[in-house]
Amino acid sequence: MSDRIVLDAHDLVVRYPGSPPVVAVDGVSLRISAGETVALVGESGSGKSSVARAVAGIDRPAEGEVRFDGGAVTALGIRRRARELTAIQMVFQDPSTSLNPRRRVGDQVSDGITAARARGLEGSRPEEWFERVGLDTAAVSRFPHQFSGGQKQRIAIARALAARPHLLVADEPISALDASTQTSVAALMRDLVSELGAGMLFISHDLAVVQRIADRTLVMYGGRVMESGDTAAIWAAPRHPYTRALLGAIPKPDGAGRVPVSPTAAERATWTDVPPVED
Ligand SMILES: Nc1ncnc2c1ncn2[C@@H]1O[C@H](COP(=O)(O)OP(=O)(O)OP(=O)(O)O)[C@@H](O)[C@H]1O
Repeated sequence: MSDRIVLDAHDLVVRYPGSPPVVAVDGVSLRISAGETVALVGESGSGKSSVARAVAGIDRPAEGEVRFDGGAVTALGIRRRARELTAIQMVFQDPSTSLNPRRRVGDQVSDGITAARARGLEGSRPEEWFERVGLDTAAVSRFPHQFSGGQKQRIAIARALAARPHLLVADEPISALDASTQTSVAALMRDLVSELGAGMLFISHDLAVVQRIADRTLVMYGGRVMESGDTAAIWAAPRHPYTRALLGAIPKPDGAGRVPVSPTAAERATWTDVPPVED
C-alpha cells in the first residue's frame, strides 16, 4: 500500500426521488489509497450500492464531492470523463449480465486492454489475464455460457483489471458464486489489485470474507458510516453498538448457526443515537 490517495470522497449525499425523497446516503466520506482494499458493510438498504455508484461516477451525488486521482469526478467534461473513467472499473454481482453473451470472452478482456492502451499503457494479451485469474488460456475463444458462474466472474475481473484501473469498485462480487469459490475469488481480487497498485472498494455482506481481505472497513447503517477503521481492530474490538450487532450476525464456528440481527425499534434508535466511531 502507498500513501497515494486514489479516491477521496467527502460528505456524499445521495437522494432518490419520492415523496418524501429517499436519503440513501447521508454524509459519507471515504478515502482509498493505492494498493488498499476498503470494505463497505452493512445491512441491505444501508446505502452501500449508492455510495459505489457515486464514487464510480455512475450517479451524481446530490451533495459532496468525489475526487479521483486528485481531480473532481463530477467536474469532468463528457469526453474527458469517458476516457478517464476507464481508470475506475467496476465488478458487479452477476457476471452473467455484465458479460456480453454473444462475444468471445477473450475479445471482452481485450476491451479492457484497449482501454489501458488508450491511456498510454503498455499492451498485454487476453491470455495473460486469463492466466492471472486462474483460467485456461485456451478458453479465450469460448463464449460466456460455456463457463460456470465462478469462472464468469473471473473473466469479468480479468476484463476490469486488464484496463489497469487505479480503482476497482466491486459491488457484491462474490454473492452470486458458489460458497466454495467465494473466498478464492475475493482473495484473487485482493491480490491482483494490490499487485497492480490499485485501490479497491469491496462491498459484501460476507463478513468473514471482508475480515480476511479488507485493510479497512466502513460500517454503514441508514445511509451513514457508523464505524470505520482498520479491519482487524474493528473485528477484535467493535466500538459502535451497530457494529457489535452486525458482527454478531456472523455464523458461529461452533455450528450454532446464523444469529439473526433482529433488533427492536428501541435498539435501532440506540444505534443512530450513538455518534459514529471513525479512525
Ligand atoms: N433507484 C432508486 N430509487 C429509489 N430508491 C432507491 C433506489 N436505489 C436505492 N434506493 C433506496 O436507497 C436505499 C439504499 O439502497 P442501496 O441499494 O444503496 O443499499 P445497499 O446497502 O446497497 O443495499 P443492498 O445490500 O440490498 O444492495 C434503500 O432504501 C433503497 O431502497
